[in-house]
Amino acid sequence: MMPPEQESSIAAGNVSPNIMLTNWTETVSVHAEPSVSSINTTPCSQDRLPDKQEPNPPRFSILRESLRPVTLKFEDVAYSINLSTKGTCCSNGTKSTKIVLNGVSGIIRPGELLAMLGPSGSGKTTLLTALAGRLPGKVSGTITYNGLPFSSSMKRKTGFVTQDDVLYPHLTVIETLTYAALLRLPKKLNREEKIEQAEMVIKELGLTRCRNNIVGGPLLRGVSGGERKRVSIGQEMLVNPSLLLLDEPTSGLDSTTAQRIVATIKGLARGGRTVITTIHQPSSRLYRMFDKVVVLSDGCPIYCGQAGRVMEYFGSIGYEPGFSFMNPADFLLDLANGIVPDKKLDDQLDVHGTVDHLDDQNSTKQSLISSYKKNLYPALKAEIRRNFQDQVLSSSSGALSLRNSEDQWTTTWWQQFRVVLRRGLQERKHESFSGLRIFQVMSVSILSGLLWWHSGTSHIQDQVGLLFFFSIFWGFFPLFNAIFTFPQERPMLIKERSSGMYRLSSYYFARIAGDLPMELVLPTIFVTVTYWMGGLKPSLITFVLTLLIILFNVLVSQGLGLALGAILMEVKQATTLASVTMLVFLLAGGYYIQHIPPFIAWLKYISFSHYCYKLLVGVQYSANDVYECELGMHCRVTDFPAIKCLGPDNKWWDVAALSMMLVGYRILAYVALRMGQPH
Ligand SMILES: Nc1ncnc2c1ncn2[C@@H]1O[C@H](COP(=O)(O)OP(=O)(O)OP(=O)(O)O)[C@@H](O)[C@H]1O
Repeated sequence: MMPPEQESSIAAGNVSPNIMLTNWTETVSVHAEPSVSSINTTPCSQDRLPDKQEPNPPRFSILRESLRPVTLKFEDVAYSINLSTKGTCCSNGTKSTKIVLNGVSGIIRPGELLAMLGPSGSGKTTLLTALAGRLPGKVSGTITYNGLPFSSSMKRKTGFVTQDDVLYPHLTVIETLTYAALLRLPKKLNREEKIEQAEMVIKELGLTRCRNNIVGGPLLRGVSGGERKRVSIGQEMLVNPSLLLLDEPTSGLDSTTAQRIVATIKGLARGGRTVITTIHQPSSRLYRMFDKVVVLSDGCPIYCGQAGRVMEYFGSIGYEPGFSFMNPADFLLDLANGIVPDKKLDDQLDVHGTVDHLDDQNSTKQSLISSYKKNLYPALKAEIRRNFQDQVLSSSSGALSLRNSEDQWTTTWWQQFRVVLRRGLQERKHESFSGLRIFQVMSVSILSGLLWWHSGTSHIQDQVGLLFFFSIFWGFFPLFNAIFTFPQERPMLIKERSSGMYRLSSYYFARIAGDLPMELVLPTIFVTVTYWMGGLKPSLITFVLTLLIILFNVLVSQGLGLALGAILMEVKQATTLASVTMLVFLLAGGYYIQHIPPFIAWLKYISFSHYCYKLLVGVQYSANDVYECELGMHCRVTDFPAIKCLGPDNKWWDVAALSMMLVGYRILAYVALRMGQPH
């Protein structure tokens, strides 16, 4: 537990600048005060004795120079979205525009913690995303960072903690932070220094005791919600961001944990960072930690300024809190909802529990918005403009410019590839080589081995059926595995790309390479078992060629799965399309139906299963093989109907067609990812 004096110190907003940050920054010291035993000893669980016993944690100076103070200004920010409603039986679909943000302005300097308050749906997340330079579409108004627009250099100085923790569930806390450090820290640090940095963050965020616990997720029990949130914050802290934006970092947490999180981010601000957070319903203790607040009501600002002056301001325009010890945050939320605090909410609900005074509420909101425009906006605008001029001067002298000559990427392509591959293998080994998967493949291979037990040309119908089954099964299985790849990774991909973590191509190749072990090992087991049980011609060369063809087919179908997933980015749609595709391949493949009408006979040429089947038949039978077509009569295998309908036997054309698909589907997947993801 935190000592009472520390609790009160935090509650009073007297958080030491040294909290968590002694090792993080040397360049800026804002509101410096002597250090107290602080939240960097916050336990992972409640009792974190071992960390307290550690003498002085080593000073970590690697990123000392990377913190550059950022003054963020936004003026008249507006954003709207086009909504289209679906038509119903009685009305046609309509298109309308929803204004999400309207005329929001503010200024925040290094060392300050700004909180965005407002009811649900008031536009807090949208504003935060706009300030992080991540909002798609056109944002009107001006947003500047030290007087300059958002740039890729600024992107790397910005930490963004999303409301939902986007983390790999099977990785442990230390693995998560180490991989992030390896990916995000600059080239000039060696591997050991990067790992050391991850260890520092673990200590400073009080995660030591759960460092080896898996992070977990909705379906997998891992660390607690507060710990998971700290891991998310830690990922951003690794790069020592100058601008840190957090979306609801306390949602779903108990008040003590919430307080620790806010104290953490307050400490980060005091170390010279510019910190902005959205927050839903802060307690008065939390509220006192904020330096500035922006209050939004239906996307419009009703207050922007010092947190400690809200009561004074609203009092001056005729809105007093109902009672003297009211939590300022509750007061602000009531106002943002149009509820005048001296009226009890109960009075504003009718007997049915619905709001009776919607008009009153709307007029209160309008009055607050007008008061803001009249009383606060002119001074704010003047301050923004004044600072803008100062900043243009100082940035032209080079003092605050963020446009520096840093390389665009922190690590080389190859390093990124290796880290992402290792992380992917570690994360997916639980899924790829799970007992269930092994059981699935072993049972199907043993079953097919038994069904085709020592079948030879005397049972040509069965044997050709086995080859066709191979081509379909090893198309179907990898196709459906691959479909999930990008839709499932989408949140991670968006987050990591928009934080400049890696190049898309290194991620893409690492992701594909990460799937290969499972994609290639399982069919190898399958073909080996079937061969061993006598389902294939007893010739080693036939076995090897059969295996190679199956692996080729696996890679092609995996490519199609990746492309479908990347294009649609939605598992349900992609699996539906894949099912239809595989059904077409199954029917048009030439085994079940040999007299396909000419106008759809071309379908087989787009089917990888068709080429695979043809190649398998080609290596299984030679032109001289015969089978018993009628009692006592032998015919050439090439005249067997299911083989004859396959068409001219030119294996190199089949190999060329499969090769084109192998490359083409992967290019398609890459292009779809490139076009669909933020840069
Ligand atoms: N892409 C979108 N499509 C449809 N509506 C959107 C979109 N983006 C934002 N909105 C709408 O804009 C409004 C503001 O959303 P936003 O997420 O910024 O609110 P918020 O204040 O952060 O809410 P909460 O506190 O519940 O997270 C909401 O009404 C939301 O439904």
